[in-house]
Amino acid sequence: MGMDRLIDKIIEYKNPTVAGLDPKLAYVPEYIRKECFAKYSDPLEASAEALLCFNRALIDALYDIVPAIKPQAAYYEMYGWQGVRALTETIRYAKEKGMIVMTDGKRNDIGATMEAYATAHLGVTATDAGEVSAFDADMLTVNGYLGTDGITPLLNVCKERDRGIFVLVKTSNRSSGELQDKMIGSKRVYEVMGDMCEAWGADTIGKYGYSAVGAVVGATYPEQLTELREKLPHTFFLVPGYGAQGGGAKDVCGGFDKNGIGAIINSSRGIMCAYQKEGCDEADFAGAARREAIRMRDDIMNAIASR
Ligand SMILES: O=C(O)c1cc(=O)[nH]c(=O)n1[C@@H]1O[C@H](COP(=O)(O)O)[C@@H](O)[C@H]1O
Repeated sequence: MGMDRLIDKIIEYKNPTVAGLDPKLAYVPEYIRKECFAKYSDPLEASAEALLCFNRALIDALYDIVPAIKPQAAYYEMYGWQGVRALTETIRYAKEKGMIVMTDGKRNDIGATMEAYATAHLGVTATDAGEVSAFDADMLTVNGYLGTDGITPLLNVCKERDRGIFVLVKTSNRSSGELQDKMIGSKRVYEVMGDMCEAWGADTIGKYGYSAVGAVVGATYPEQLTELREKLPHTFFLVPGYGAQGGGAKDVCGGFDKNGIGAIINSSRGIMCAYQKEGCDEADFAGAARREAIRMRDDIMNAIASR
């Protein structure tokens, strides 16, 4: 219930981080791309195969130290149905390795359509030959802007299948304040959305005190992260913006509660492209990702310990 499965894994690995798998062809080492383009004549199929090889190697290098992956759907949709197949295979592979999968889809729609999104990503789809899971992720990022109608269908699936969601509350991007920092009465829009997360999650609270309804709060806004941690005691945070967007370990500390839980920090390009930054042989891309994941884990754990 709630975020328990994710938090169990974070505690087991002593690692509150998630590896974002947002693969672009340009991030995939050339030798993999060459092999895939020699094998498949359809450029989308060749690209999708390259992404999948890249992802599988990254998962192999990370699954015993990093609790979760966060594939961003856009990077797969960009390669058409073949890309979506690569997403499906990536999810399956990570789950086989025991990782928690947080699909980043930022989905939102009205009731019936949101039910379809919930079914697709977290639930089981009814077919004439019985129910089957389509993507089968553990968690999904969503936009709560359409209100309760858009969230209720997700809550039903979360309760039935022990899944979770992360609602956008204070996003990491530069212009997030244009709307999210506006006042509604005496509160900021992001505070109102945070309060809604607390209310939506109220009857899904798990053993660590966190509900199945988490919130996305960017590492690039450390003050708001600290403020929201205090105001939203039952809402677990997904914190993107570490690394490539400039967020550091000190910035994310405020997202953790007094027990050192309450948040998971994402890095996508920082981990996927570690080999480019390190300047090592591209054949060692997975090794470089692992070294960066360990560095990031230690960086954050040390910062939490010395608060
Ligand atoms: O929901 C998200 O994950 C998200 C929310 C947000 O406020 N900012 C943000 O960067 N993200 C996602 O987090 C990832 C960040 O990637 P890097 O900047 O490469 O680490 C991307 O997949 C973004 O889409």
